[in-house]
Amino acid sequence: MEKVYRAQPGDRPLDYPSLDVPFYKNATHAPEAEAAEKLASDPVVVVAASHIVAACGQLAASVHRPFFSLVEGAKAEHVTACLQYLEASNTVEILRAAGPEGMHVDDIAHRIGELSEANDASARVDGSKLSHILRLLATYHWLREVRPDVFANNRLSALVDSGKTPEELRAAPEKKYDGTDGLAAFVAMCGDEFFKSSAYMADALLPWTERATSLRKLSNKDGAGATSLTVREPKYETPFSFAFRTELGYFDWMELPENKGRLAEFGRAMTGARLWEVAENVVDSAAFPWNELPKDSVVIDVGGGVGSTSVVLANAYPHLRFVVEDRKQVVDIAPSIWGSTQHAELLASGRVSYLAQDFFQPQPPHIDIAGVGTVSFPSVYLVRGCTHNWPDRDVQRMLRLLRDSAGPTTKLLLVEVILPLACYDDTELEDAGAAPPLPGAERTLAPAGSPLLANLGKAHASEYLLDISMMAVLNAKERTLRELSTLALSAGWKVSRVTRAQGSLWAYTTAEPA
Ligand SMILES: C[S@@+](CC[C@H](N)C(=O)[O-])C[C@H]1O[C@@H](n2cnc3c(N)ncnc32)[C@H](O)[C@@H]1O
Repeated sequence: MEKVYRAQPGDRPLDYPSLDVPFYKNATHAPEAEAAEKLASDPVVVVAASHIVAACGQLAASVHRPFFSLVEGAKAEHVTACLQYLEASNTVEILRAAGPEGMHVDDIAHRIGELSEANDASARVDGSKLSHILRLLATYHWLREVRPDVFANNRLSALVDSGKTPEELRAAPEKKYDGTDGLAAFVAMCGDEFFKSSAYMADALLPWTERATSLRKLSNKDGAGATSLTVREPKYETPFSFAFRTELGYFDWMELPENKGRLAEFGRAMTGARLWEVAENVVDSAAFPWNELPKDSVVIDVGGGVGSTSVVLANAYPHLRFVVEDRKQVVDIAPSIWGSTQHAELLASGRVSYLAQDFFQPQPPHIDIAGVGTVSFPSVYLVRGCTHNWPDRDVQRMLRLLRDSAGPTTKLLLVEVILPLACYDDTELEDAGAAPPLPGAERTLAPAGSPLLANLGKAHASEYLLDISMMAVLNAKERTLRELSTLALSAGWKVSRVTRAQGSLWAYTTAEPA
């Protein structure tokens, strides 16, 4: 990292951004601060950083007194809860306005009450409690305690900043997430649906245990308002349904009128989730040899949302045609998302078009492409971010329907996290249809001869956390390469190649008709 930073031209050597200094996304920064932040995404820096994080995590686990590690793990929920509080109370925006000197907890508490919608006695915040919440966060480097009971933002808390001023938040609290990068909404969503669902994981997955049984009885009484034990026991199939006392799936539940705010927040939070893997990475010809596809080849972007991936690809590869398929309510509004200027030529020429198509229904028998004519099957089915949020049986159905309408040369490109094992992977995938060695499949992410965990442990913890979120809320999962290959094979697709973007667990997995 030092080599990369020192190699930059300029009078003074650049330094890696300091943890103590907030980098607000919508602020104007000194050119050096801008350059230093940008360099943090340099591939060499990213790889070095992941080795450092993996090593620090492993060292902490090695030398910390095991009982303290146990308490930290068993009580980790408090970090989530305090982060949720930090966001919900608008403390980050209040501290941004206070500047680097920070603000005393009593003043922060007063400001929180002032910004509240209620703005009456019910919105009074107890500064003596607030100081403890902020101190836990400061202990985890989420803030700084600059003097006793005086707190200031740092590089991490600045991530949760909505960019709105306290005055804007007071005037229009419902607009907090509008026009933001979605990270504040992401924290709000994680602290609510995901956090609460996770709390019920053991109860939902081990339903015969005494605690789970007694909980179901309690929730039966509460939920149905009945006291008789003859009332039907509710069918809670996921930790989420247990937590929210609903038999609806997550997305159906979100459509309830009382969840209007949550649904809007979800949309914003998904913008934040973009930081896991930007759509632009798909352009790399190492991810998929787009440049080798013949002119006017058709790519179907299955569950393509508003077409964020297709427009990036269409701009990079003008010889290709893209059809974005999604639910009717999404494709109906998709073109308007881009306004009248963004990607206007792509949409007007039909190089990118939209089709309302349920991915659990058969594909249309042929595709009409403006200026090209009727095509019986596409060159590529691109499926990005659409398998990790469905259980195996649904993904199998989705991929089988694509296989049924694929031609002999059609490729399937799955863009999803592929979870490495936490040990050296010495398995082969022949039984999952892939002849060894599968191009691009790695056995470890750790540098040769290093004692680090094969998946770089803490460096990639965020994707393993996402995996359990999928399980808790949607009965779904992030998959290992073996799981994804086996699932694809069960739907008639044979995995032939896999690549990763550097420093990311997102993978580009190509499969061909088996
Ligand atoms: C996580 S998003 C991924 C969007 C896009 N592929 C991307 O990478 O940004 C999942 C997409 O699946 C779509 N979807 C959900 N159920 C669907 C269905 N039954 N048929 C078609 N699309 C569906 C959603 O509307 C959403 O756009």
